Amino acid sequence: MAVLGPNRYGKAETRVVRVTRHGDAHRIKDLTVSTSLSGDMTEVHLSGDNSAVLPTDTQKNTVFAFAKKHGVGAIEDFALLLARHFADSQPAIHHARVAVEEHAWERNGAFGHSFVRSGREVRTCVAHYDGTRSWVVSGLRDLVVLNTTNSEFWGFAKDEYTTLPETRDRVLATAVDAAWRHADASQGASQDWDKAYENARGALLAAFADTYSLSLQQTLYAMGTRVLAECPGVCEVRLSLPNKHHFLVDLAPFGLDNDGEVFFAADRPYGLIEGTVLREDAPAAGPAWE
Ligand SMILES: O=c1[nH]c(=O)c2[nH]c(=O)[nH]c2[nH]1
Repeated sequence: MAVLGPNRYGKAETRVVRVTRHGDAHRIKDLTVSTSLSGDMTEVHLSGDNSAVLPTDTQKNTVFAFAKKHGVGAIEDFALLLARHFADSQPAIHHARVAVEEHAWERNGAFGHSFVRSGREVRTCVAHYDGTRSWVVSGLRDLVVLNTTNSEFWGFAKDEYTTLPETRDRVLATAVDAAWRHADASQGASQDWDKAYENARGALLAAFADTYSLSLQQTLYAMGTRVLAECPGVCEVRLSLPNKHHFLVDLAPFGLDNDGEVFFAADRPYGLIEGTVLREDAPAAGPAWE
């Protein structure tokens, strides 16, 4: 006998660009929004009764309508607004999850209307709302960083398949994928999300740069710890760090030495170092990471 397990449904990756016009000085917010709702959804799965289902098409339309009506400030505020709307306005919806990614643009010269897609990372957030409480995880991905020295890797376990030479000086590079959980979003407190974002981003970058690294694992822990130290509202940090290997090229066949000057930047395979750093007294995560 089968039973219906956990389920949710929504519209994934609605692409919305909101232009705000102040005379000739325009502003743009470029987002990818994914909504996901859950609640009394047994009948739609078991008998095809759609009466509890707010169509995913409506969810997409709501994203566009809210961008117009409310504007788009910090992505966390936009995500919470949508999540609260869905769970508060539909009796059958008991939980809403809204994930937002923000793609950065910069001004193209002095023109108020012209933009160039920025090489910056993608800013992310996921908000949950269950009709009473809210949870917010903020983050970023594709923050690509590289240190040309101050990185070693030696003293590792070895077996009959180990060929990796020990190194006392290597390039360390990664594309940071980080997410941090806010402790107090459950109270629904309004926050300066943009300031919190810049603090966390700055902490990640500073720790990557100024940690003398004996492994990417050690750097990961330093980065997570730094975010907790600099961001009092954050209680947990999750990091996923691909080790973007840079191999010194052997130039001896060409009669050339290579004193840390020419590297082969391999794209795969790559080491993948992942970990969580959290406060000892971090409140329970609830659905925050789902
Ligand atoms: O910082 C590193 N951590 C590892 O676990 C590892 N493994 C490896 O081959 N190179 C590295 N570098």
